[in-house]
Amino acid sequence: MKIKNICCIGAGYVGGPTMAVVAQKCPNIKVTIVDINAARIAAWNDEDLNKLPVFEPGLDEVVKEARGRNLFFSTDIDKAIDEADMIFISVNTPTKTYGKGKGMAADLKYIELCARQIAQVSKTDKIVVEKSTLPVRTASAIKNILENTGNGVNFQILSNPEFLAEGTAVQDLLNPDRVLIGGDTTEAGQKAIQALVDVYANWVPNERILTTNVWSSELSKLTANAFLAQRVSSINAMSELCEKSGADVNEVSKAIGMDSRIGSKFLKASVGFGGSCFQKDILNLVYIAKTYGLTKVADYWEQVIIMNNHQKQRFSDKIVSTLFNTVSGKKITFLGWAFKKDTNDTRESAAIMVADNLLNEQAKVSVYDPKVIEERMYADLDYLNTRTEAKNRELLTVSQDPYEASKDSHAIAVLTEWDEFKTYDWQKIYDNMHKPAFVFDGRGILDVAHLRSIGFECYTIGKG
Ligand SMILES: NC(=O)C1=CN([C@@H]2O[C@H](COP(=O)(O)OP(=O)(O)OC[C@H]3O[C@@H](n4cnc5c(N)ncnc54)[C@H](O)[C@@H]3O)[C@@H](O)[C@H]2O)C=CC1
Ligand SMILES: O=C(O)[C@H]1O[C@H](OP(=O)(O)OP(=O)(O)OC[C@H]2O[C@@H](n3ccc(=O)[nH]c3=O)[C@H](O)[C@@H]2O)[C@H](O)[C@@H](O)[C@@H]1O
Repeated sequence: MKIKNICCIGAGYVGGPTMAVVAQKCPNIKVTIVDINAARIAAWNDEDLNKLPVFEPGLDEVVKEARGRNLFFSTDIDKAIDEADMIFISVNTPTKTYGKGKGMAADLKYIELCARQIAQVSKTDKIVVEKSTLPVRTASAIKNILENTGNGVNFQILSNPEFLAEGTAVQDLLNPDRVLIGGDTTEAGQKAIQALVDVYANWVPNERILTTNVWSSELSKLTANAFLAQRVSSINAMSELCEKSGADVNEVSKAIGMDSRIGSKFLKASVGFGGSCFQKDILNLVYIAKTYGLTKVADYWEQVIIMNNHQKQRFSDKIVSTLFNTVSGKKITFLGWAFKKDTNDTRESAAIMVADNLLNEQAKVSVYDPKVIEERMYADLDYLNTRTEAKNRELLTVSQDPYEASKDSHAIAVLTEWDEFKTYDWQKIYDNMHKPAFVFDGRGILDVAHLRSIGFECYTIGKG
């Protein structure tokens, strides 16, 4: 079966870039990305490519090439479903905030709505692809809905989790370590798998396209994120020990990373991992383990989150204790709000918790981030419900310029590893600050020797 028409439900950080690359690499397939969020779709259709709702290096070029040719963004979900022979579900699957599994389980209401809409609209056979990250065995729930509410149409369900990382999404999509496709072991299931393999084979070498059963595919996605996050928590745990013992976490990372069994990636100590997925997916894994009665397995993975929260907390504690145990009324400048560099995404960013802690101590926080807009920062803080919205706006200010943001402040805290922070005129920043002037480098990116020579007092995560 040759796929001619793809619909993707969900025009977010995954659906947008992923399908833009599919469209770029498969000019003979019509790709339509749909979303209920009309503003988001309008932004994807904006003539001005700087206004795309997702900032990713290189994405504007991909969209420019394919949009209007075989890539379309629309709010007409029914039409796109009706016309498609393959439908990707790429909607959000956040942690549940209510009811059973609150704070742990994945909220599957958006997934279910998609399944019901597909069932209702479809008049011809479809392959439905889970692109969202889902708990293991979700495919059976989707199948159940499709088969019991549909009009006698045949559906095949595949799992095709996405492994892109934000900030490098386009590169990751163009050159993936692997593409994972899980499907039924039946003949029809195998045909569906092959149809999706053929789509990717337009640009991904065959040996990197891995096919498995559905459950292995679903669980592999959660496992991959759990392992990656575990590495960050492991090195962050060591960073605290380094600070106490006089070791340097960068030297430790290098020393262990040269062991080919360990490998060098994902060993950068930080103020704590953020992003929409690591925490949510591990909590989901913990919840799944608990529902199977596997409490030791659940406890093991939960430690990764506990360590991460500790790392964020101890960073803000360090700021307070260093500033003579009080930050009340003091201006503290944040460089960075995004959860990592090269993205405008702030979901679960360490900056949010660190800011919240400092505001609780009555600090005045001033933030500069090259890509995150002011409204987003306030929305992140308001969501915590720690204080009134008016108070958040009074205590936290946002600046478009790093020098203005740091003027008259007592301390600078680096929360995101944006490259431009390394290129600043740090003498100028120092001259305009209160003394002693402190720098807290939560990302280990600044040249501490240079900063000290200017007169800064410096703290870097993981350095004794
Ligand atoms: N953000 C990332 O880097 C990665 C995310 N994932 C997974 O991909 C999934 C999507 O994540 P993001 O793209 O980051 O989320 P997102 O929140 O950026 O985008 C999801 C979109 O789905 C839309 N949507 C929700 N329900 C809908 C419905 N019934 N009909 C039409 N549109 C609907 C929302 O309006 C939103 O625009 C999640 O399961 C996530 O775990 C997987 C790999 C990487
Ligand atoms: O499922 C997902 O959403 C995605 O989650 C992560 O991607 P992402 O969260 O976009 O970004 P990462 O590069 O993994 O960084 C996550 C967080 O860990 C932090 N990190 C990462 C690596 C490291 O060595 N140290 C460290 O603190 C980053 O600063 C960031 O806050 C995974 O890397 C992707 O494979 C996966 O598809």
